[in-house]
Amino acid sequence: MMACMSQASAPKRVRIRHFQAAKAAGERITALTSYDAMTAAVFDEAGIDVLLVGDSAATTVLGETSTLPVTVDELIPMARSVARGVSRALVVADLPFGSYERGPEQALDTAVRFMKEAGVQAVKLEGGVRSHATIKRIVEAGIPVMAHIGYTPQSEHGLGGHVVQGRGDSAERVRADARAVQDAGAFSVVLEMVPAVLAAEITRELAIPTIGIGAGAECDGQILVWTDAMGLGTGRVPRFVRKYADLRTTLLDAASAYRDEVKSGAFPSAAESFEDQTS
Ligand SMILES: Nc1nc(=O)c2c([nH]1)NC[C@@H]1CN(c3ccc(C(=O)N[C@@H](CCC(=O)O)C(=O)O)cc3)CN21
Ligand SMILES: CC(C)C(=O)C(=O)O
Ligand SMILES: [Mg+2]
Repeated sequence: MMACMSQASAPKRVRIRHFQAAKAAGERITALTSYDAMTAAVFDEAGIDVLLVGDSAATTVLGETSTLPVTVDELIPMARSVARGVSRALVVADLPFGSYERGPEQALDTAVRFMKEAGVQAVKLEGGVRSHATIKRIVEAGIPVMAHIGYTPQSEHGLGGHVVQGRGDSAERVRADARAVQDAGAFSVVLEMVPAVLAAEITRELAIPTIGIGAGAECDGQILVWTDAMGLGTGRVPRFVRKYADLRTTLLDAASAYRDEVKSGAFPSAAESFEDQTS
């Protein structure tokens, strides 16, 4: 978002007003997921604008097969780690499945927990028209909300799998969801797995920035799950992912080398050991 801005106007901390400014200036917003202080510090230094503590932690960190099992109590310590790890990026926490669907009051309680206990700057939740009152309630309490429409992974079973949303006649539904979250006061909206042409139209139609994942090149920003983008996944990655590194191979080679050197006695050397007397 700020790479092509002058140093003077580049923000010390990314804030939601910078999102509107970035959209107005046509500057792309960059986002990655993060689940710990180590990666958060690296992505922050790289100038990534937004770090999302996604409920994708379920599949990436916790080894589950979907996002459904992760709980608020599991996600809060990760979100706190990410918030501690950054000095510039805006940290957003996903509200996990089951922690907001009962209604605006349950959702606000959960959002407040993330603000108080994790120290994030915003929360994200899934759903458009169906989440309108919930988004409105949280925003009215002074908590910025990032919306998430199109393919919403917490509804995987209701949607019948990882299916592109908004093809053909269902485009109007996604458009209505986009208008609903903007009207409810969301400061930005994730568009997941929608046709590129539809995502471009929604991006032009909305005043708030769109952050795409599998939604083509014309969104106002892009987000990826960091372990997918950097090759630390185990299984298949979705086709919208581009691989920017092969960390799995890097780590495998390093762990194998360490193992071999311990087995052979090459590690540790004298320099990596202590003498009896200090000199
Ligand atoms: N590691 C990870 N990356 C993600 O992008 C991600 C998660 N986890 N968890 C939450 C959701 C689930 N998402 C997914 C998961 C799988 C596909 C997938 O397999 N897509 C197929 C097409 C659909 C199909 O044939 O099943 C593809 O080839 O892209 C897509 C999105 C996106 N989100
Ligand atoms: C993929 C992004 C948008 C997400 O919701 C997550 O990582 O949980
Ligand atoms: Mg999520």
